[in-house]
Amino acid sequence: MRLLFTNIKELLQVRETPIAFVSGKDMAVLPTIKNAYLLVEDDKIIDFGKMKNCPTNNITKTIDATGKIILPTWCDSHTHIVYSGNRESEFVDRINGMSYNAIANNGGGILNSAKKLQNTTEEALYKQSEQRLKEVILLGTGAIEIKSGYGLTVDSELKMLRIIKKLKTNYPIKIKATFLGAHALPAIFKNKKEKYLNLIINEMLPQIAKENLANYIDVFCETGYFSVEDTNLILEAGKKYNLTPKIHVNQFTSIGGVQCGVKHKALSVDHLEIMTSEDIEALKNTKTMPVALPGCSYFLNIPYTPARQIIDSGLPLALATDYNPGSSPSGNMNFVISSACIKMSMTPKEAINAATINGAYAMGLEKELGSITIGKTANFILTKPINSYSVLPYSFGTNLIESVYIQGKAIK
Ligand SMILES: N=CN[C@@H](CCC(=O)O)C(=O)O
Ligand SMILES: [Zn+2]
Repeated sequence: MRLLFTNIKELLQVRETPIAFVSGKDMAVLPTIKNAYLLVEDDKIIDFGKMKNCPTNNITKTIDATGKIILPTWCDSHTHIVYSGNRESEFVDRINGMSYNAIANNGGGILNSAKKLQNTTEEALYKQSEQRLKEVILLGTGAIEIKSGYGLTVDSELKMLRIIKKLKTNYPIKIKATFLGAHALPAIFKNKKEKYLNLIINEMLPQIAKENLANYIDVFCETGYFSVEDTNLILEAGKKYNLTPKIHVNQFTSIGGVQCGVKHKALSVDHLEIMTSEDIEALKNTKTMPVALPGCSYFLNIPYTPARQIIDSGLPLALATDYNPGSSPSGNMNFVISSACIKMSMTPKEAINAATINGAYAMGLEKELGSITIGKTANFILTKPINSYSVLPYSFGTNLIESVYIQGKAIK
């Protein structure tokens, strides 16, 4: 099957030579071809270029994309979409003045979601999670990372990870699984943190490895959750099972989480709302991708990741949704790029780079996804007729996607 798109108003993120990620000033470079064609064979991109060189032979189907833009699907490298129910009552509590931390200290927050998840059957949880996955694919997401961390018992963490495994089998988008047993301390381990760390290290991890349920390991390294010392312990244990770290750091406080991630060669350090100059310095000349989650800053009314400082220091930056019930109940990457432009002063070019190739890198998928490159998987977004790609972040809240193609097939 050879599918040809013709008269594309602009084809974005074309990389003839594959790249791993873009950083610093290069984030402001978004290579495009105006009046372009794109040729797909089965699930792969096999050719693209200017319309004047458009192939005519051996084409199964042609789609005229006059007035429309094509770009790679979003790569959402940080989500928690396997969860049960919602936390809208906490949302109202926050509107009425309670803080996120006060809610968590009262048994709400992550522990509230853990209680709900523990009481939900695997089948029911799968259905809810599948619904969210379908929703984000229609919004243009073509690769996603999903974390555990709302189980917090051996059985429930395994339940979450088995659901992610099932989603991987049943859906055509690329999914990466992250084990986040150290998301919060369960109430029964209050004042017995070491016991919970032992449970993670000696019971959860071996079983997860045995069933091959995770690609990455995560810790919520934050004041009141897990210390740098705890994080070191867990990441060391994960290393024995070849689990690469991708960690939650600097959401509310800067306690050395970034440096800990760098020391353990984390693939990414995520959140980064509170960054010191030492934190930025620590990321220089490393392979660790900083990841910003503007949906969380928006929803919790906390500072936005200082994108300008990060990029202007020569570093790369990726953008992700953090889709979860407590701090970012939205998986809409289109809203994320809008927020990055509007609230973090990123340009549309920087935001698109951050949400495609850099997001792919933050999931170890930069060789398969994140750009229009020959040989890469044919996951792309076909927009409605629009004036320019800047309209994507500009028209926040408006869905400008006409179709989403995953492995060369239209989903929408
Ligand atoms: N910060 C830690 N974990 C999630 C939110 C957890 C929750 O409130 O349920 C996050 O990335 O924001
Ligand atoms: Zn998160």
